[in-house]
Amino acid sequence: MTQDKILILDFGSQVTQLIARRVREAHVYCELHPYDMPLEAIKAFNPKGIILSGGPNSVYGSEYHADPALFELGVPVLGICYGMQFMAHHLGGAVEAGNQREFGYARVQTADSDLTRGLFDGEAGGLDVWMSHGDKVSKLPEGFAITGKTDSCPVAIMERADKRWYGIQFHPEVTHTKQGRALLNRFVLDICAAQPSWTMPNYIDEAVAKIREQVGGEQVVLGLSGGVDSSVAAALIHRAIGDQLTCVFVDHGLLRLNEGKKVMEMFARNLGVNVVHIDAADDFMSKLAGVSDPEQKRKIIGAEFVAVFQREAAKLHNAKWLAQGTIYPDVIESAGAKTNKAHAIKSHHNVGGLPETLNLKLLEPLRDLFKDEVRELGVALGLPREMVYRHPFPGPGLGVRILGEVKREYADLLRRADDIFIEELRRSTDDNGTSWYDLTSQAFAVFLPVKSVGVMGDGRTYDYVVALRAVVTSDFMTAHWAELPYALLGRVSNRIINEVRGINRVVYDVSGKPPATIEWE
Ligand SMILES: Nc1ncnc2c1ncn2[C@@H]1O[C@H](COP(=O)(O)OP(=O)(O)OP(=O)(O)O)[C@@H](O)[C@H]1O
Ligand SMILES: O=c1[nH]c(=O)c2[nH+]cn([C@@H]3O[C@H](COP(=O)(O)O)[C@@H](O)[C@H]3O)c2[nH]1
Ligand SMILES: NC(=O)CC[C@H](N)C(=O)O
Ligand SMILES: [Mg+2]
Repeated sequence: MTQDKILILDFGSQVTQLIARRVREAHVYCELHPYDMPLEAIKAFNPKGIILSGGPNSVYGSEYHADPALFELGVPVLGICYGMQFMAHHLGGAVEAGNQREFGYARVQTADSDLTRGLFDGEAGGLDVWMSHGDKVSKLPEGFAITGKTDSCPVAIMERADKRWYGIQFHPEVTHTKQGRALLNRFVLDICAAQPSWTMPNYIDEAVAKIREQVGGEQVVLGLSGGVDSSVAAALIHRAIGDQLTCVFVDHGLLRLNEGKKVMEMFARNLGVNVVHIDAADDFMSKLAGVSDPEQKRKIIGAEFVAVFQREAAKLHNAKWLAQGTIYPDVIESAGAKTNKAHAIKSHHNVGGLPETLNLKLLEPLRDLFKDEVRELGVALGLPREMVYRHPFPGPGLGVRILGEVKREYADLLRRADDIFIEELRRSTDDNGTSWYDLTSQAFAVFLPVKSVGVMGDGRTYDYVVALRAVVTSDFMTAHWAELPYALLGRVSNRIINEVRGINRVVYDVSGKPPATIEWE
C-alpha cells in the first residue's frame, strides 16, 4: 500500500474504534491491532506514527503490555489514557491508583505545548475534555514535561518533544472532547506528517489491483441483497474482474416493494453485472407456514437462505470464490465477540453463516472500511446516492416485520404501507431542507395481525393495523424513536388507510432501544 499509515494498538477501550474513525476522517489510513502485536509485525506495517488506546486495566501489576521497543522505532507515539499510563510506566515514570476517580467532563489547563500548538485560536489556555480514569501518572518519565493538568489530575498531558512522545489522560476520540478532533489531526498530520491521501476515489485503483491479483482467472459468486454493503462490494468487484463475477439475488418474498425490479435494473441493466435472480418465495412461504415464534422464523429463513444460495452457487461453472460485504466494524466486533459473553437477543442471519462445505475461498474487499467510507466508495464507483445512503434492511426482511405467522397476504399489505411511509419521508424536509429519510437512521412499517373497527364512507370496517417505526441512532446498538412532525405522520396515516385496502388503523412506535429493539421481532 502506498498510503501513509497510522498504527493503533488496542488495549481494550470501549471507544478504540472511534480513534480509527477520527484518523480516517483526516484522510489518513490506519489500522487497529491488538496491544501485543509483535515488534516484527509493527515494523512490517511501517507506521508513520503509533497511537496507544485506553483500556480497562491498570498498568501496574497487569500483563497488558505492548512491546516497549516500539518507542525506539523513531516514529511519534501518542498514548491515550491507559496508553499514556503504559508510556509513563515503561519510560521510567510511575503510575498509581488515584485517590479521586474522574469520569466525564473536565477542564484542562494547558501550557504552550508541541502537541496542542495552534489548537486554541483566541481560546488559549484550556481544553474541554472527557475523562474516564482512576489511575494517574505519579512520576514523570525522564525528559518529559507536564503541559496540561486538571484540578484532580496533575498530569493530564505530558510530552517529550525531542522524541515526539505524547501522553494524554483524556479521550480526544469522543465528541465530548471539544478540541479532540483538532488534537488528533495535529498529531497525525503535523507531528507524524502523514499525507492525507486516503480518499475513496484514490482507493479504487488500489482495491481493483488487489482483487485482480487475488482472484486471477477464477470465478466469483456474491450474494447481492440490494443493501449498501453487498451492492458496493458488487460494484467494486465488477470494476475489477467484470464477467468473472456472478451475483445471486434471492427474492424470498419478504423484500420491499419492487425491490427485485430495482436491483435487476440497477445491476443487470445499468451496470452490466451478471445477476441471477432467484424467485424463491414459494419455498420460503411454505417453510414458514404455521410458524409464529420469532426465533424459529429467523432460523427457518436463515437455513432456507443458505440452501437456496448453495444450490445456485453449485450451478455456476468453476466458481472458486465467495465474495461478501464484510466491513471493518464487523471484523473488529467479531474479534471482540470471541471473548464477549453477551446475551443473545436475536439470531441475526447473514450469508456470513454459510457452511464450510461450500468450499469457496472468501473475498472481502470492504473489510478495511467503515460504513461511511463504503458509502463514499459506492458513490465514487458510480452507484446512485439514493441507493448508497439507504437505510439498512435486515436479511430476514419483512419476515421479522410481520408479527407472528408470515402470510403472503400480510406481506403484500405491509409492502405497500411501507412504501408509502418511505416515499413520504423522502419527500418531506426539515427547516434546513434535509429530508426526513436522511434525518432518520432507519424507518419502516410493521404489520400487526390484529383487527380493529373503523368507519369509512359511512361503512363499518374491520381491518388490520400497521405500526410505523423510525429511529435515530449512530450504531444501532441503542436508538431513540424519531420525533417526526405530526403533519408528516398524519399524511402517512391518511395515505396508508386510503390507499391500502385491508388496513384501517396506523400507530406510531414511541419506544427507545433499549428497552425495545429496532425490529419488532
Ligand atoms: N436477498 C438476498 N439475496 C442475496 N444475498 C443476500 C440477501 N439478503 C442478504 N444477503 C447477503 O447477506 C449479507 C449481509 O446482509 P446485511 O443486511 O448485513 O448487509 P447488506 O444487505 O449488504 O447491507 P445493509 O447493511 O445496508 O443492509 C449481504 O451482504 C448479502 O451478501
Ligand atoms: O442483516 C441483518 N440480519 C438480521 O437478522 C437482522 N436483525 C436485525 N437487523 C438489523 O440490525 C439492527 C438492530 O436491530 P435490532 O435492534 O432489532 O436488534 C437494525 O438495523 C436491524 O434492521 C438485522 N440485520
Ligand atoms: N480509560 C482508560 O484507559 C483507563 C485506564 C486505567 N484503567 C485507569 O483507570 O486509569
Ligand atoms: Mg441488508
